[in-house]
Amino acid sequence: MVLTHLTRDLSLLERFAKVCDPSHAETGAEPDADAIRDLLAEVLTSGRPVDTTPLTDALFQRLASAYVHEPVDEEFIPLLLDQCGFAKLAPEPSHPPKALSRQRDFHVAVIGAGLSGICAGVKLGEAGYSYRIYDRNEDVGGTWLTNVYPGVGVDTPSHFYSYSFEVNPDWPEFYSKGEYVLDYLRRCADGYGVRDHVEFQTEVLSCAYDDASKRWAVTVRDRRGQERVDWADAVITAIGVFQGAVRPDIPGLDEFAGIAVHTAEWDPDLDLTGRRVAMIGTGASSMQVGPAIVDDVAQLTVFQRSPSWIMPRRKDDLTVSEGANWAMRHVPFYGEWFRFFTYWFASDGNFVRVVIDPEWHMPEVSVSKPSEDLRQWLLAYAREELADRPDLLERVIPDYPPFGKRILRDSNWYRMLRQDHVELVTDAIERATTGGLVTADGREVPADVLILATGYQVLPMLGQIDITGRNGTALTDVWGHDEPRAHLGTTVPGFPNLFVLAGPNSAPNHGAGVNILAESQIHYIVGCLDLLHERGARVLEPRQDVHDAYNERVDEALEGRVWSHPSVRSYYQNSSGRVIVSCPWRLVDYWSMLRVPDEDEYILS
Ligand SMILES: Cc1cc2nc3c(=O)[nH]c(=O)nc-3n(C[C@H](O)[C@H](O)[C@H](O)COP(=O)(O)OP(=O)(O)OC[C@H]3O[C@@H](n4cnc5c(N)ncnc54)[C@H](O)[C@@H]3O)c2cc1C
Repeated sequence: MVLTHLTRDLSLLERFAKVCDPSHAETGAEPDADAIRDLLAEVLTSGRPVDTTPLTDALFQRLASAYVHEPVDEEFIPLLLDQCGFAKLAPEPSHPPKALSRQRDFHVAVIGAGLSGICAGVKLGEAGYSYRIYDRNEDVGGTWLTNVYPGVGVDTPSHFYSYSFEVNPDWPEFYSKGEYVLDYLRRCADGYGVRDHVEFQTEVLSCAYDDASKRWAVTVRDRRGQERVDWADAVITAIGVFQGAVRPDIPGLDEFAGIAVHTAEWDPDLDLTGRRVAMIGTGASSMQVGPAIVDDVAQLTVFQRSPSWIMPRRKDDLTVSEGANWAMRHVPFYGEWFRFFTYWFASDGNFVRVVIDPEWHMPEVSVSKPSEDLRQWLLAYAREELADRPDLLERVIPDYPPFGKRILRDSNWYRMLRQDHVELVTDAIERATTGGLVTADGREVPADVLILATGYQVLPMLGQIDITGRNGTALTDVWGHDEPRAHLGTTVPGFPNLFVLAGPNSAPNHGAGVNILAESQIHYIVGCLDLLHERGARVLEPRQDVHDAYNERVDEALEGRVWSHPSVRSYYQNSSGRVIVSCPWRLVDYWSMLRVPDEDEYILS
């Protein structure tokens, strides 16, 4: 792709078609690969000028389709150019600063300095807005600062899970560990000057809209424990979806005499060597911790309530080779093209697997033919990995369709379960004792350490922050305990200039990562702020009828998605079972909705 991109010689696509054809993956298109390398080296070192002007949409589409060996439809092109890093190479920034001096007087409060809050800072700064970010932690990074359990890392491929405006050439693994994500976020916060805008160890307690001044009073408690009120013209909440550890409700847990640690509160000094460890939970964190500690511990007993679907490992070694890293750093567009490839196979291609086919003949286990094909593929992998352990196999197969809950990436989970000193227990835990756990059938499992891999609090979506809008209406009165609703997942009627990142029904649970969500929503928010300035207004809020109609569409679409399947209970749902986290549309649809705010949908004043 790079060679064709730089030379614009389309005959190369025909000549080297084999390298992109998956049917040649095994037999190898190595001779072609060598020839391409030689040609590219020639092009890059000959001293002749190469063509680095932006590709036309048509040319990009042609190259992209050749690369992934399937048609890339026209509707995806703007998203791909934006999200795969090509947009930053365009001469015009996406939001060129306009009327800078007026925007500087307009101050935005951002709550949270994780992946989303840093992105908000970068984009607000670029657009010329004044902003301050508050974070109760002592550093940037959010999730990736606080989660330090063994094996912590991404499930979304690293070469996509990053900002499109800062494509990272240095990922050590295709699914990198948390510390590298944190390093990357720190570098971005420093490189884009965001850190200077962050007030650390400062918790936002409340945000109250003042009708008279059309501003927000943001009450914070700073690092010295002092409360004060800061004023802002707009508030962006970037507090993430996960709001802290959920501890299991096990009678007697407090009496356990050993160490009980939640994965979200891990002590890096905890030494598990030779210990008997009981781990509760088999979700995303457990699946990372277990294989990371299994070789150190004397005994590992895993308590499972419900199993997860597991995506096969593509290969044992997922380290990025030195050569590939060199190419990412030095070869123009290599990183961008690789990001495109990574995104393509981890995003909307999955959507067909979450859509319920009402005619499907085996709705208890899958939701459509593509869903069943996926289920069979995942089953085949489990059978292969556990061929000699039918006892385990029958207990690790979920009874809900794939994608009902997050599909987890295999970091050697099945291989871990097969080990002699590992036991999978599916009986319910009845209570804890000073020395371990007792199951419902009265069996006592002794343990020195309990690992609580029991997940995170997702609700209420705006955490503990007390938010009041126009006329003193509390957000909790509108949303109740767990009924969050927003227009396009970000704006709420009655709460002018309040923007919720990762808000209701906006998570892309069929693919890609939170990074695309954050970037898309922030792009939209900056568009809203620009609209205010263009119209000489101070605040905007969505029309109630527009908000309601949007939410009706959300509900209608969700009825046809796997997350609403009767067999699924997940953190995507609220206490009444309504899906409140997942976005019911393809990424390309949601991304497109967020490109330009529609003035008719808002009340400006
Ligand atoms: C172990 C783990 C693995 C994950 N892997 C993936 C993955 O592979 N792909 C993916 O897409 N997502 C993944 N996620 C989800 C992940 O949380 C998001 O991708 C992303 O990091 C969220 O960033 P954020 O900035 O929105 O929220 P967070 O990272 O949660 O940051 C929120 C910040 O807000 C601050 N804050 C909250 N309330 C207040 C307050 N009242 N006052 C001041 N500060 C406040 C917090 O201190 C925190 O720093 C994973 C999550 C976990 C826990």
